[in-house]
Parts: sequence; C-alpha cells; structure tokens
Amino acid sequence: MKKDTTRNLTSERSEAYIALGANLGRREETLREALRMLNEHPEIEVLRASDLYETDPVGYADQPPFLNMAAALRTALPPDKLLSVMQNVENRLGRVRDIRFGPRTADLDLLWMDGLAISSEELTLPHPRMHERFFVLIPLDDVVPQDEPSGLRLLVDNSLIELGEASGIVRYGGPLFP
Ligand SMILES: Nc1ncnc2c1ncn2[C@@H]1O[C@H](COP(=O)(O)OP(=O)(O)OP(=O)(O)O)[C@@H](O)[C@H]1O
Ligand SMILES: Nc1nc2c(c(=O)[nH]1)N=C(CO)CN2
Repeated sequence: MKKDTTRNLTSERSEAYIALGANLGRREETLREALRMLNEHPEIEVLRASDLYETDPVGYADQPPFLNMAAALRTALPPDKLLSVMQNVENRLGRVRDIRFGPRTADLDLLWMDGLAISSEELTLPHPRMHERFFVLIPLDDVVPQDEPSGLRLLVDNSLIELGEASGIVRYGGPLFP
C-alpha cells in the first residue's frame, strides 16, 4: 500500500537521528527491513539513509564484523515512544539481548532528537557514546545537513576532529532507503 504522506506528521514533529547495526544473519536484508518497518509506522517517516559501512567490532572483539548505517527520521512521537517502536523493530527482527556490546541481529540506537537532553535509565539523549564511535559518526556524517539547526552538525564535526584518522571502517554500499 502506498504511504500516506499527509499522515499525522504536520505539527509538532521532530527530526530524530538513529544508528543501526547488525552483525549476525543476513545483515543487509535486516537493516533494509528495519528501515521499512520504521517507515511503515503511521507516525514515522524515514527522510534519509546513509551509506552502509562494514566495521570492526568495538567493545567486545570476539564477534563478526558489523554493518552500520544511520538514518534521519521525522516523527510526531515523543522520544520514549520512538525508542519503544525501535525496540519493537529490534525484537521483530530477532534480537536477543545477552552480551553487552556483543553480537546482534539488529541494534537500533536513538542518537539525537532536536537537541533534547534526557537522562534516565531507559533513555539518554544525546546518546552517551555516540561522540566516541566511528561506526556511528561516519554514517551520521552522511545524513546530517550542513544547516541542521539544533547543533548536531557541530557535534559530528567536532567529534570527528577529536577522534582523528578513521580506522576499522570501510564503505560497503549505498543507502538502503528509499
Ligand atoms: N539513546 C538510547 N538509545 C537506545 N537505547 C538507550 C538509549 N539510552 C538508553 N538506552 C537504554 O539502553 C539499554 C540497552 O540498549 P542496547 O542493548 O541497545 O545497548 P548496547 O547496544 O549493548 O550498547 P550501546 O548503548 O552502547 O550501543 C536499552 O534497554 C535502552 O533502554
Ligand atoms: N563496529 C561496531 N561495534 C559495536 C557495535 C556496532 O554497531 N558496530 N555495537 C555495539 C553495541 O553497542 C558494540 N560494538
């Protein structure tokens, strides 16, 4: 069915930036399916997707390489509801939560939402580890416009300068969406 772009997205909508990763199973298909599921939600529109990157595992080394990407969304949902939808997508894609930083069929992290600062166990915004991860920043760099109004462009630029030369990350393919 064709998407109704006049949906409940006209007022009070936010731009949200998310990171996606997968290192088990059919990684590319999983990420494509995650984007499709998000875009199918009546209150979420996927605006842009980054290139795909293959990345060395960070944090827990003894696991397969990841495919990572980022996406920009427009949504009428508040941050906690958006995170719930993202977790539901992870679960539908077969995510099992066991080893921290360990292998996963699909991992969706909420990075940034209109510059909001939130600190609770369930949700921290901006994502507390985004600024130290090439596997987040390099895909994010693809989808954050130069004139992004809430400070994310500056955060990405400054973090990449701070981190120096990128390593453990190679471009794998073009955007999976649209
Ligand atoms: N910005 C956020 N995005 C996603 N999850 C978050 C965020 N802030 C807090 N959380 C919480 O973190 C918990 C663990 O998430 P998850 O299993 O995706 O972590 P992880 O991928 O192992 O590690 P990392 O958060 O470093 O990527 C979730 O249950 C979620 O409630
Ligand atoms: N390369 C890479 N490494 C990771 C990733 C990821 O998405 N890509 N996710 C993790 C869980 O937060 C831990 N380590």
